[in-house]
Amino acid sequence: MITFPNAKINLGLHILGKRSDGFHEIESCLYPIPLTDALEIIPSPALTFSSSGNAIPGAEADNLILRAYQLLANDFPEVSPVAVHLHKHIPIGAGLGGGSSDAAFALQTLNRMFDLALSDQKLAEYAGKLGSDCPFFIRNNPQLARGRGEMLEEVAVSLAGNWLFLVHPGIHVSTAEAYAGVRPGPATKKLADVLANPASWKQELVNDFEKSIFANHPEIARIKERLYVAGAWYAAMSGSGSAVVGLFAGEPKNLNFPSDYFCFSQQLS
Ligand SMILES: C[C@](O)(CO)[C@H](O)COP(=O)(O)OP(=O)(O)OC[C@H]1O[C@@H](n2ccc(N)nc2=O)[C@H](O)[C@@H]1O
Ligand SMILES: Nc1ncnc2c1ncn2[C@@H]1O[C@H](COP(=O)(O)OP(=O)(O)OP(=O)(O)O)[C@@H](O)[C@H]1O
Repeated sequence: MITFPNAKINLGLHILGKRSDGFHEIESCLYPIPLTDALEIIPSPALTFSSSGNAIPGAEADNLILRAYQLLANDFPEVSPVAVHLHKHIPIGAGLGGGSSDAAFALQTLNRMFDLALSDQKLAEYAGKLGSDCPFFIRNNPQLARGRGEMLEEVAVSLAGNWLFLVHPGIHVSTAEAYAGVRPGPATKKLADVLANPASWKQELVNDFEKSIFANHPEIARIKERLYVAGAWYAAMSGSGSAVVGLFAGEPKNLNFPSDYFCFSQQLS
């Protein structure tokens, strides 16, 4: 079975407090975008994993897809070995949730392949064991995320018709380090209220990671400025970075970023 796990962007991200379990209490709108990996999972005599495209750092056994497989194989004897191939296209360490999406799509594929009949709720619980962003990709529609990111609520935000321009300068930001660099505090406005008024986004829809990440990497701040100069009506870093996204009413033109930057542009539907 082949699926196409997609990336997400964060529309606003408040880091409200640090918890005793080491995670942070957050509030963010997670929004799916049509930038995808390709993931093939087929029955096989033995469990195997291969990948192509962008190199994935870390040990193969730590790949979130294999960890998703192990979670279900431990609980369900009918889960037999599979061969997995991942074509990695979503930039890694970019704040786009690519690894989390691969894991959530793997859970869904295995659920179907082995007739496990797990509900979305149950799949989201498994996803929560793999990462804070992972449960979002089970429903994969615009959602407000709270808690450490696993408490989800659908939200009526649509970017349909807009052009998305995404830039990743190749700077790998570790999520744990990004959280460690932020001093948490209360939000000045309710995220749901700001989201309801796109005209206010440029002033009020804030990603709390930007301050510290921009101070350490001024190049990322310059990308955001260039997107505004090119006519974006909203631009922000996604998640813990370093990808930056701009939203445009029409097709963005004359955005000549260096050739070693990853750029992705598409009209959203
Ligand atoms: C930045 C976001 O992408 C916003 O959507 C997410 O909060 C990150 O989610 P994620 O990549 O799935 O992160 P996880 O794999 O769960 O956690 C990685 C590390 O980030 C930190 N972390 C993550 C989520 C959270 N709410 N608070 C944290 O402090 C912790 O140090 C954790 O060890
Ligand atoms: N299938 C996978 N794809 C990408 N990275 C993976 C995968 N499985 C495990 N990882 C590990 O996860 C790390 C980063 O994952 P990911 O691409 O989700 O980061 P991110 O874009 O910063 O996401 P987030 O928005 O969740 O912070 C990598 O350094 C890699 O070691």
